[in-house]
Amino acid sequence: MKHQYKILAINPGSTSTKIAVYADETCLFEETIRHSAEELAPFARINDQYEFRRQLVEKALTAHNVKIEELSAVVGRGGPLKPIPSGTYIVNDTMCEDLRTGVQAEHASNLGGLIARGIADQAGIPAFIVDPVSVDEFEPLARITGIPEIQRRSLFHALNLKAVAHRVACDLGRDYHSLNLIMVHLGGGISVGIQQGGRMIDVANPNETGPFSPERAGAVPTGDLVKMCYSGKYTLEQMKKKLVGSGGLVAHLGTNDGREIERRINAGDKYAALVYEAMAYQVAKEIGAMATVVSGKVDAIVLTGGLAHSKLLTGWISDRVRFIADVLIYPGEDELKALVEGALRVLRGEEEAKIYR
Ligand SMILES: Nc1ncnc2c1ncn2[C@@H]1O[C@H](COP(=O)(O)OP(=O)(O)O)[C@@H](O)[C@H]1O
Ligand SMILES: CCCC(=O)OP(=O)(O)O
Repeated sequence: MKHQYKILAINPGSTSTKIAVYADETCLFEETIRHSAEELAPFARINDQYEFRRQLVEKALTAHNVKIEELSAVVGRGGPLKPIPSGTYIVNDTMCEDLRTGVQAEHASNLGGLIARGIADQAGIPAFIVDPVSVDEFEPLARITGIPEIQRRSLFHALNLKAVAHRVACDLGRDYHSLNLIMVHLGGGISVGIQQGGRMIDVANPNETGPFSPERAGAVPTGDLVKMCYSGKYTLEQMKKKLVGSGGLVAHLGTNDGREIERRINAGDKYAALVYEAMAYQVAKEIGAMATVVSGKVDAIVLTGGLAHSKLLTGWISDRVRFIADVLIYPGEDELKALVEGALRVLRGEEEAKIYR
């Protein structure tokens, strides 16, 4: 009989900590532990929430009758670490230090690796992270901009896009490393990237460029942006919020919810229809740009993330890009499952765990 692995996966977000325990690919339970603003208020820094969240995770394990000693490994979502290649990484001391200090940014996901290590150490089992947002597999060509002091950066929805790319390879019966895939995560932020031979060699960072999205501005005309910055009307924090958090659909329509926007469109709201289609138009244009990176040799265009549930949006995008390659739709995202799959690849010896330096 095949060996069975029991894995705890932890995905901390700004207002919740999602956890799941899997026996191989089977989910034994999944739970979202919510944290109210009052609960989090006493913590000055995200890192200060470590003990509070770890205890809640352990309490949830006890409530589901799972003992830490039964686990084979613990896997957490990795935060914005240093730029690193895709893969499953052992949470070592160097990584813990960078997660604690927030080497690229402070983000709740930095707690994922720390809590995983804290729990794993109690049972002497490995702690992993899988494909953090700072996965960087860019070719040198992709980094250059017209301002030498500014480089294009690889930040994207790596966990979901890499997991979905593995599923696509499996569904197509192809070797993962043999495919050229345009990968698109349609969520609160939108990542559009080109994966060649298993490496995401170029990607539009959802926080800085590419299409606008439910909560983010995407690429905007730089001259007007600079004028706005120096207009004296906005603080640095306000400008940052316009780009990430309050940009895109939120700025135009006051909501980040695709379903709400489709209700308005169905009720005859013409402006909502124009803005929603403009988002699809910009996604399609970015897909076209990514096709040029591999001289048009694209095996498939893959749409995933919450907004890939929308037939309206995926229809608009597909109409414009299916001349490039078949469009495959994998709606939603399942980051807990993606974490478990990454840990399983290492535990089963299909992939070697990487060391963060
Ligand atoms: N059936 C649906 N139709 C249209 N939009 C949807 C649907 N389901 C989810 N969404 C939208 O997907 C977005 C969230 O996607 P998700 O991948 O969960 O985001 P994130 O990357 O931020 O975790 C939201 O705009 C949500 O309204
Ligand atoms: C920074 C790239 C990944 C990203 O935007 O993640 P979230 O949508 O979860 O903030």
